[in-house]
Amino acid sequence: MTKTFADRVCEQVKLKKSHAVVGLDPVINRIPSFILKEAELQYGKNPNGAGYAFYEFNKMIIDAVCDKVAIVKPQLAYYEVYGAAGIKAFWNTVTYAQEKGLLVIADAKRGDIDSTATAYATAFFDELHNEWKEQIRVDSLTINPYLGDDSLQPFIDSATQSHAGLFILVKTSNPRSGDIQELVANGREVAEKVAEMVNDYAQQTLGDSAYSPVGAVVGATYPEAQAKYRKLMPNSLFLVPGYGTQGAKGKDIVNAFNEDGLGALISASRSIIYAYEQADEVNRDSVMYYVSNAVAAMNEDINTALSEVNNLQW
Ligand SMILES: O=c1ccn([C@@H]2O[C@H](COP(=O)(O)O)[C@@H](O)[C@H]2O)c(=O)[nH]1
Repeated sequence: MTKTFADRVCEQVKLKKSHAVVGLDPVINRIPSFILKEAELQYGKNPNGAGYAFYEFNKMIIDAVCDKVAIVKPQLAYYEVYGAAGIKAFWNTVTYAQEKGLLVIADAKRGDIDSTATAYATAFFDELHNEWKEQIRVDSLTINPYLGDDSLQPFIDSATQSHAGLFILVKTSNPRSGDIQELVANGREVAEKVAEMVNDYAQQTLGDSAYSPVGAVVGATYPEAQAKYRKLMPNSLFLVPGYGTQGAKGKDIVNAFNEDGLGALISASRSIIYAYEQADEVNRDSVMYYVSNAVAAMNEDINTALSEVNNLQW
């Protein structure tokens, strides 16, 4: 029987002893200069050169982290900057990461009316039912719930059929996330209403697993909110961005976990992929060394914080 996304996550998290997700958010002026030189030589300073540079950089990051983490999370926006060449770099990165045994969360924050939501779900998940489409898919996708239940259902149907996962935005990590998410309507916050919807979807899709394919985004920068949302969505995996550059540390994310020591995937992008900028000399070896050390330190920080709270030994 095909394993669900949640089962694959739990299995890989235990195997790698890591709750970390490495965000692949490439920005052209932060790519190592030896990669940029090669890109310019081969393609010139143009979108094809940028796409080449992104893919070469991502492969290096993936090689550095694939033994230490279970999941990577490319953020589509960074790739869309370079049009078709950027999108090609995104999908090539997805394939490379999956070949290296990693699960891929596409951070695309999609959401639209049901017909368009179906097209989005087909783009990211469905590799079998459209022979015009390339046979490639991500393992999970972030979703914006602002359009309501009928906009979410196509994603839930497609993810369930494809054994993929979803992370629906509940409480985001940014400073002004409360502007809308904490508005009170009918006696509760908007984000609490979304959490209730996520939990309903989770209960409907639970199967034999303790965790549903329908998860939630809950920011690392709001430790108290994590505790509240953990109670509201006990069977959902949380994607927890905001670790590292946005300020959160290991001690700030422990509330996002369940008592089984699972349930939260802590995401960091810039603090990991640009760790190589500390190197005196930048080459493939030093990029690999600094990035690999940064992710090992993140694992250690999270696992230590968890062991102090619930005495879980990894
Ligand atoms: O609430 C959210 C949802 C998504 N993100 C995304 O995560 C990364 C964070 O990057 P860092 O460099 O680790 O700060 C980025 O892709 C965001 O779009 C988030 O930060 N908060």
